[in-house]
Amino acid sequence: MADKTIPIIDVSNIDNDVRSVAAKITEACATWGFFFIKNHQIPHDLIQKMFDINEEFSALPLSERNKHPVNKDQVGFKGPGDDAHKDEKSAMWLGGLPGSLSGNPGLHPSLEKHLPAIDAYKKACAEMSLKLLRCFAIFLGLSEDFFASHHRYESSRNLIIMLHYPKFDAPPPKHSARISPHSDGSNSVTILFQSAVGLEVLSPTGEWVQAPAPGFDHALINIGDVLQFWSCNKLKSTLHRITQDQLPWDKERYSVAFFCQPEPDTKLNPIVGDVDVEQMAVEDGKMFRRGMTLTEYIEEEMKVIYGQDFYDKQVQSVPVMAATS
Ligand SMILES: O=C(O)CCC(=O)C(=O)O
Ligand SMILES: [Fe+2]
Repeated sequence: MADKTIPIIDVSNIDNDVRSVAAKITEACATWGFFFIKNHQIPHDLIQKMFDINEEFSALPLSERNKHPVNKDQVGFKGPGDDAHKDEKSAMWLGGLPGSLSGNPGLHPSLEKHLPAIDAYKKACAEMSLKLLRCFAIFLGLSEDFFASHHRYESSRNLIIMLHYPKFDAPPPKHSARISPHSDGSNSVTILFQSAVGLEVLSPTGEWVQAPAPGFDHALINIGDVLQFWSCNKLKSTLHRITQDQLPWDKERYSVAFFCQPEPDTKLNPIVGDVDVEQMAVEDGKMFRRGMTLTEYIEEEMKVIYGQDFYDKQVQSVPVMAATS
């Protein structure tokens, strides 16, 4: 496998021969932590709809989008420069249990009408993720259901983030990254679609490699910190970034990321051996403790991204409700 090319894996057999797909994915997980899948099962019209919603929402004035900031339910907006790194991107977070977004204070009212499409997209991505999680379990010698049983759809607070990298009329005063180098945190699997290139991935040999943006036929998959921890580093959570060189200030870009999260009360423990927890302090001081729940980890992660006082500042968030339909 070439060191400078993100692997592409055909998953068309995933339903009838999961073991053969697991065998193909194995190397990509242990080396890159990033790979494209083709013949994924996420319908193109749903992906397109998410990009349409992203564009429509991003066209609203910033002052309007700012009225519903991100909250601890992982729902709401963060504009350019609002995170700890001052990244030149905006992000609309659509987290929570299936069916729970309606009426959340973080949800801009213009998005209410799109909730059926957003929920359908979340479900399609979750189903694909669960199939990949089966492959990972097989790779690690666990029972096929090991991860899937901790990611039951109705009980998991999966997260979609609609990202917009706006173009500017003039160089922004603080010439920050579009997205600073990071690994994905509280999730097991990320599924990404992009409107244009810009993303770079740290290769197994330590070079930044541009990820192609091959369209909706290929989904870009990467592993999150949680799964790296769980798998004792056997599945890699890899750094990625978007610099001003890759995406200059006069170019815009959209992407839609789905973050498949374990169920909130899942206890995170190394499962196939052990890890040095101190050494697992991944980027930005994100820290695992043996036995901590996913909810506890997310709380720490949100403080790292949005500041120590993130939780204290929260007025009141709606209770997270299970899907009723
Ligand atoms: O927009 C992209 O291509 C990457 C987004 C990303 O890495 C993230 O949201 O964690
Ligand atoms: Fe990321």
